[in-house]
Amino acid sequence: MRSRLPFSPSLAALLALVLGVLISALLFTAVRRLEHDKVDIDFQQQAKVRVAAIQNGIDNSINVLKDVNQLFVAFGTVSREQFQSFAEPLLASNPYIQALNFHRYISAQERPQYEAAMRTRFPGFTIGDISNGAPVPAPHRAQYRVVDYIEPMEGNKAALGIDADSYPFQDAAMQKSVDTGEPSATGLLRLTQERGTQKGFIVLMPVYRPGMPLTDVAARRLAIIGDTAAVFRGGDMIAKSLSADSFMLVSDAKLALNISVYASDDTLGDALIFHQGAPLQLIESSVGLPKWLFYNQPEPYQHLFNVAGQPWHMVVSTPPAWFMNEGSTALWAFIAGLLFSIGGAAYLQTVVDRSRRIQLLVDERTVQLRSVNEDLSADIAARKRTEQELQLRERAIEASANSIIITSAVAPHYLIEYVNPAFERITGYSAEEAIGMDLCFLWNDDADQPGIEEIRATANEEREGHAVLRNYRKDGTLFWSDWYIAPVKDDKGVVSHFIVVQYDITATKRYESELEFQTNRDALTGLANRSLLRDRLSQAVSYAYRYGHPIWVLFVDLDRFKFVNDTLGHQAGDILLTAVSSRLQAAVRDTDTVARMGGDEFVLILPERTDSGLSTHIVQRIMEAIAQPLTIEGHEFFVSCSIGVAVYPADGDTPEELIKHADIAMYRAKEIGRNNFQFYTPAMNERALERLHIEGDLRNALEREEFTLHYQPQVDLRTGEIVGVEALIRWQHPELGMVPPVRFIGLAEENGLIVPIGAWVIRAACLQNKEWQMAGLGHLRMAVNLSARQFAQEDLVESIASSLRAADLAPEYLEIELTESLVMADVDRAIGILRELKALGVQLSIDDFGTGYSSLSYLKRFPIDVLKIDRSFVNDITIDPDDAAIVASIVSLAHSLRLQVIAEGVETEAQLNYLREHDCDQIQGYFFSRPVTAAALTAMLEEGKRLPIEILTL
Ligand SMILES: Nc1nc2c(ncn2[C@@H]2O[C@@H]3COP(=O)(O)O[C@H]4[C@@H](O)[C@H](n5cnc6c(=O)[nH]c(N)nc65)O[C@@H]4COP(=O)(O)O[C@H]3[C@H]2O)c(=O)[nH]1
Repeated sequence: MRSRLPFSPSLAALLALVLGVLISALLFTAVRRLEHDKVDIDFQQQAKVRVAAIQNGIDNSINVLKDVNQLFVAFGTVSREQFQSFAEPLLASNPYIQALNFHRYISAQERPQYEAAMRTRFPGFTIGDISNGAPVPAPHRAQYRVVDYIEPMEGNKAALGIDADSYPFQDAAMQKSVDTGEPSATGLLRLTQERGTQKGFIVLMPVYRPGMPLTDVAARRLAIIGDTAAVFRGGDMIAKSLSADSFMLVSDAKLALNISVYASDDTLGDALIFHQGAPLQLIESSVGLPKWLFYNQPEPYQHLFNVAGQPWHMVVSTPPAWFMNEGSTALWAFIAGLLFSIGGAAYLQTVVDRSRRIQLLVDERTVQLRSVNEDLSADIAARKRTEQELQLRERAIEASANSIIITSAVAPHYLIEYVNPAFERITGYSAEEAIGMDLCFLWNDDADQPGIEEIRATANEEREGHAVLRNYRKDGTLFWSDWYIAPVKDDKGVVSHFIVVQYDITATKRYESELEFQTNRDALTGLANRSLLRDRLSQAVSYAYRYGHPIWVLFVDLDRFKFVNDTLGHQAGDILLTAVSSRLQAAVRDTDTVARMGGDEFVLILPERTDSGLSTHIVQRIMEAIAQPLTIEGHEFFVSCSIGVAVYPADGDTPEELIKHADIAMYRAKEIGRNNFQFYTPAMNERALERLHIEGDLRNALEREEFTLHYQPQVDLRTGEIVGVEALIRWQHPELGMVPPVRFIGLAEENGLIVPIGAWVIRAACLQNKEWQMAGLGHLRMAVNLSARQFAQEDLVESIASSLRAADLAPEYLEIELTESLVMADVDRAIGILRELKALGVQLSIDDFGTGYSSLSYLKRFPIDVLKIDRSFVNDITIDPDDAAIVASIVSLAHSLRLQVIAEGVETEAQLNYLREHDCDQIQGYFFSRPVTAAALTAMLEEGKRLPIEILTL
């Protein structure tokens, strides 16, 4: 809605109004000035007319006087009648003259005669004076200037016979006139004939005796006989002068003039001779405005003029008149200007209002336009955005790595209308080939997929759906894809199309199966891992429980696997494990489970068979399969295994329990000698528990000083004497009694306690050896076992050196025994440590030598002194020709390397003999002595125990 403007005067209108008022005022002023100037000019003109009239009257009068005087000059003697007849017409034409006189000088002598003569005409005549304005007989004086003739007589008769000199001013005027010969006026005086209040004056002109010279003042004074005079009643004379001019009368009608005439050069009241009109009234200007603005009053006209030698002053003024009296032109001009200004301002206001309204309208329209423009811009931007979004979506669809299909929503075929480049890339079908096809073409003949039903249902029900499908490329190869199908609605909400996004999940499927494999399978052998084993065993237990069948769980651990692994490296170990796995699988049925627990441990689940029951033959067969010779990197190995068997339900009814019990049984099998099997018995469990118990106590054993050392002598086969001892640790357990090292060394290795325990052994062995030396029992070589953990110890050399220092034992009496597998694990590092030890001065020996044949080649690199042939070889040298050959070749090789050879575990004389025959240097074993306490060995040394000489000489 258009807003209505509130009235607010515009600046332009206000300015116009103010300007208009100012111009009107100026106009008024100008007109007033003109009016006033006109009045002034009129006034001046009229004033001048009056001055001229008065001047004219006076001039005329003086001329009349001069004419009368000329009469006397011309005739010399003028009779009264002549005078009368001459004056009469003159007076008629100059009414402003009161009288024309002839004054005659009469001496005192002539007076009586004169008076007498005059009385003839004028009875009672006497020369008189004016006293207090009234005639009185003149006193005697030498000369009289008597008013002799006077015309007209009427009205003036009172002055006849008066001595003119008795009038004031007469003397001076007369004297001046006599001296100059010119008319001379008196000052104002009261005329004798005056009956009113008017003042009069007299103009005198001398009459000289005819014929007398008048060349200078003296001559003139001598020639004087009288004078002619014109008598004026001042007011009448001026009034008549003024009224004689007709023009003046016309002008009078316009202006009221105040006329004052002064017989003086100033304007004193005494000199006022004539006044007409109101007294002079000058108005003051008000509020700083000039008075002429509102009043017509020209400045009074002043005129100074000369009347027969007397200065006269005339002032003409006019009373102030309100300007409207003269006319309203200025006012009308002002009003017209004002009206014009108001009109102009109003017009301007209207124009301004209009332009404001227009501006307002323009602003409103601009705002509307802007808003429309913004809407339009927003609309365009939105369209552009939509367009860009559409383009983006199109490009996104085109660029999508996933296959996208758009099909028609028309059943039953839902023909393809669009496929993106990814579809072409993935399927091998071009867009031209795919468009117009039924979606089914991607499934080939593989229509028996649950996902296809879901896709069909999705399309029929026009809803979103998802399915995993097997698809086939143009070349027939399979690929898996995840289908997401969604209906696309048109503007009316009707489903017009379907969009199908296919995620190629072939790789994911592959990963899944790989993951599944990794999760459940052993990476090396492909056998079931622990987790799958547990599942399978659970299933087997459930099944067995349901049908009342037993299950055998076999825990298989390879003997000497560590040796292979450590000597030949992990790769060889892996080959061995893979081979064993295959053999295990081959040894059982497909339905049986073979799992790898890690390392060289395997678990087999053997459910009862339907055709035949479970028997130890199966276990035997497994062991035989494993025991088959195996060639790795050109070396033939004989691998054996130890097997523990747990039976469901007798030995447990959970997978964990069964595996644990099989494991315990396997330990037992190992304990009683490798390469056999044991069935689990509850007693085994107790032993296992005992191991746990031992492990707990082992932590405190060192502190509690429960360890002790036993010493087994080493005997020289040439001399039969004890040349060294091997320190073997024993644990005096407070409850279990003497615990052999096989029961705790392994545990100490596992938990790291072997390091402080080993250090204690070295220290104690050194001290003991020193003690024997000090006791004079010979300088024996003290052999000490070093575990793998100790060997890995950073400060091993320093630790041994400190033990030697502590015992003050020469280093050559200490022998460090290292196992073959220990030094072979990292040959280079081992060589470094061995060299350091060698530098220390201790003896070095390789224990258990022979369990890894291939290590022979390294021997020459090791700075060792002694080789100890493993008991297992010695054990069978008399019955196994292979072992005998091995031992013989070890001795030979060692000697070729300048090493001494000690055979361990010599129990029989036959063994001894064989060794002696094959140049073995020393033996150690039960044949000569079991490991014994320090005291026992001391006694042995003291008594000089040795091999019987006959044995040595046989
Ligand atoms: N059947 C039979 N056995 C014989 C015969 N002669 C000696 N033996 C036994 O063979 C073992 C020799 O020690 P080993 O091979 O180093 O084998 C040792 C060694 O590896 C380890 N061991 C013992 N004491 C220590 C020790 O202080 N430190 C470390 N690291 N290991 C030790 O424990 C293993 C077993 O020690 P022991 O039970 O004392 O068993 C000893 C000894 O009693 C024999 O004629 N017949």
